[in-house]
Amino acid sequence: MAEVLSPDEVDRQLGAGWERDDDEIVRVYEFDDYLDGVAFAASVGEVAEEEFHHPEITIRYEAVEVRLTSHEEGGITEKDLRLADLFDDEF
Ligand SMILES: C[C@H](O)[C@H](O)[C@H]1CNC2=NC(N)=NC(=O)C2=N1
Repeated sequence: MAEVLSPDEVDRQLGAGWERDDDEIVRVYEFDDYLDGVAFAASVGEVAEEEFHHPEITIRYEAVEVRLTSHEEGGITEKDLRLADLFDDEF
């Protein structure tokens, strides 16, 4: 089981556009077109299923919010940081 990272460690490793929110990391991706956001959310879902580590995805008009935490571990782990990088590659 991955270890829960300290807030400072998370902040040190967070990629651009990501923020720590309590025991989650979050990024809001913005789009010019609603359906581009829908397609992005689907690609995030594909990556999550491949990695078997699943975010909370909220699709809004021209924006998609992605939240990650490691439920089993009860906090933010390297798995969340790695998935964040993989999701950024889809953007
Ligand atoms: C049984 C448990 O739900 C699974 O092992 C996986 C599924 N996807 C998951 N996703 C996330 N974000 N955290 C988990 O702990 C997790 N666990």
